[in-house]
Amino acid sequence: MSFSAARAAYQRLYAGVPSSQYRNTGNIANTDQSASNTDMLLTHAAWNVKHVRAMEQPLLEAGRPLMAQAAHCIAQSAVALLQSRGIRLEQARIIAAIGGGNNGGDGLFAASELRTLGATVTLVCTSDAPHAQGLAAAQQAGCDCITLHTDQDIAQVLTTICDADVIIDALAGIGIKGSLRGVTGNLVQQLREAQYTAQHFPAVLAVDTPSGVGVDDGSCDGPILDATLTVACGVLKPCHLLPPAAYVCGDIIVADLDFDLTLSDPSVVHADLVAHWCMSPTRFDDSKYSRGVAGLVTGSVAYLGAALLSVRAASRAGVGMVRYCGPEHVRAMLLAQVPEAVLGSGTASAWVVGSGVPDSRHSQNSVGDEQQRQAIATLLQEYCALGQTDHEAQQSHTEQMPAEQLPVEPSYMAQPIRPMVIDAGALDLIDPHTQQLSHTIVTPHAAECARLLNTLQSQSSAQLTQVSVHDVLNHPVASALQLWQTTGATVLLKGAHTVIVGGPREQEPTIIVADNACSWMATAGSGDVLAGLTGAICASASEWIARHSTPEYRADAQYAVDFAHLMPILAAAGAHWHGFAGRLASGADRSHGVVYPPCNPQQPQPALHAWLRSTMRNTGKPIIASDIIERIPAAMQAAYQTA
Ligand SMILES: NC(=O)C1=CN([C@@H]2O[C@H](COP(=O)(O)OP(=O)(O)OC[C@H]3O[C@@H](n4cnc5c(N)ncnc54)[C@H](O)[C@@H]3O)[C@@H](O)[C@H]2O)[C@@H](O)CC1
Ligand SMILES: Nc1ncnc2c1ncn2[C@@H]1O[C@H](COP(=O)(O)OP(=O)(O)O)[C@@H](O)[C@H]1O
Repeated sequence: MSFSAARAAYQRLYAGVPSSQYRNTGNIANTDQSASNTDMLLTHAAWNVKHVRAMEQPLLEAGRPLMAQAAHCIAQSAVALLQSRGIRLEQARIIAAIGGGNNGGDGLFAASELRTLGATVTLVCTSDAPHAQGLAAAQQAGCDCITLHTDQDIAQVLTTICDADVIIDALAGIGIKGSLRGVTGNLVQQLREAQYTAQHFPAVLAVDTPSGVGVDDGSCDGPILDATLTVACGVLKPCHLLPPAAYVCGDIIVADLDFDLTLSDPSVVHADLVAHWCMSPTRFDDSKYSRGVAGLVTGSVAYLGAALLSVRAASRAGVGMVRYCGPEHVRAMLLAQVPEAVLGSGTASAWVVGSGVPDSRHSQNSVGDEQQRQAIATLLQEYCALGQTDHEAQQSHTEQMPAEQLPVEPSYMAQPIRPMVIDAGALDLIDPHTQQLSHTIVTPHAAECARLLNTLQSQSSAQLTQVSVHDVLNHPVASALQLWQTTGATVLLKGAHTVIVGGPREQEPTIIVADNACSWMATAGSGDVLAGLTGAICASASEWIARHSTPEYRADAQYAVDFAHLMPILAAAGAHWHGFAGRLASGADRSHGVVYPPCNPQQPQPALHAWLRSTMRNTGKPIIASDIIERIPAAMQAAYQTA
């Protein structure tokens, strides 16, 4: 990802204001510090395989015993895992499943250490030529060794493996090509069946990655064992953060091998690392306009609740004003519930469109609903006209709707850039031919993403293969990247882990994962809340930047590029605080994928087993979308305090 470019852009956009002028002095001053903080990066950023190899190289050339250090962390983690389950080392039965590469080497040295500490360790090798020194060390320590060649061999050891306390999965790591094949694939396939059906199945400790995951894209296309714990060697890889692979990593410990993290930008980052960048500070001399106005064209006669939810969420998220445009009937209801909302067309610092507006398939041809769709279509066209220098093009775009019916005052569409969140029923109004959406965030769930990709591609090119919901769920990053490429919009692909892809199309994409939601948040209206919240974050940021950047900078092409870099960060903040607010409302702990502080091979972590013991996590209580809204202020307050 263009992490450095995004950070530089953020700094330029937020530059130039003396800290004495705003109250929350933390956020800008701490940005560099928190981003360069090694532990924060080790637990919140991931690097592609080619970057990992480049980081390993200088250390290997300097003679650093990386494999021995990684193996020590793996062995210590296995000890902690056993302790957390109340199993004494001398009684522990460990299976080390060993492949033919260095990943197997890590597993063999870890097996050797565990055997020396007193555990019973059996090596199950799927290669005739496992790491030679590792094998020698493990056998010398007293590990038994079985090599598998055929399905019959697998059948003979299956019960022994399933009866063990821990399986160390060291079959393949970052050197994997495709999904698991041959005897390795068959072994994992059979173990996976047992993992899903047997009453007892061992805890699984994955070495570096659960064998079989797509390391760089987080795909899970073949057989893979669900890990209880994954020890990532050196740094996190994208598969540790990206769905669906992140769902099979269990909890994660990074074995800190002293990689130089400055050698390359991370490929994927966690939303926690960047969300606080765009917390616009409050100023003592703020007015309701300077804090940002969120404009919403949401809800419809058919889906009235979405208007209420999106407006209520936006008005809880720190803006100075919320403006609502929509059918008469909806406005009346809204006013009764949110008297703070201002009704009717006017100016806004950012727009949210489409939540609860029927798409073309569900539109009942009610006058109000059609008006909503037309207003959004016009707003989108206005946006595109922004990117054009030709005044006539701008004129022709606004001709479609009488000015008094436009939700936005046309003059206000001029610079500075105003971001827009395009949700639900507005997604099918996007026209990839005419629209430059680099300052918008589209927020599809998997089904909407598949539909949108199919529509946009059928309109634009020779692409013929239909994308299914299943395709998007299995390859969310690839799908989001495709949507970003096609539209130029920042893509916020909703799910248990929400994936954000964005940034200027000519550059490396910025890829961010927000994973702090809890599954109680999969509830009707939750997405409307997210849209309102994200729009409000955009409004505050946009107003702050507009007020603190010079007119010369705003007229500069660099400003538009910088803003495009900021869009995925704004989207990440929305998803991150949405998840946080939902978890506060539910009381749920993070269910899985907790990344623990890095494990330094020189100083093994005594507290690790205590953390692991907390696998009995609070699953929280059921919530409704309104509960998320109530906790938005608390989530934002916590974020301000820790920034
Ligand atoms: N270079 C080093 O000294 C370090 C290496 N480390 C470990 O080394 C690993 C990378 O090692 P390698 O590059 O040797 O690669 P791996 O060991 O990850 O993978 C290569 C092995 O997997 C098999 N394999 C590949 N694709 C397969 C498929 N689709 N189905 C079945 N088998 C398949 C290959 O035949 C080979 O045996 C890392 O993941 C990490 O565990 C870490 O310990 C850090 C230090
Ligand atoms: N299993 C899950 N765990 C956590 N969050 C989830 C899960 N499934 C969905 N979500 C979140 O819930 C929200 C649902 O949005 P959406 O499907 O648009 O709902 P609606 O249209 O009813 O408002 C999204 O923010 C999504 O990321």
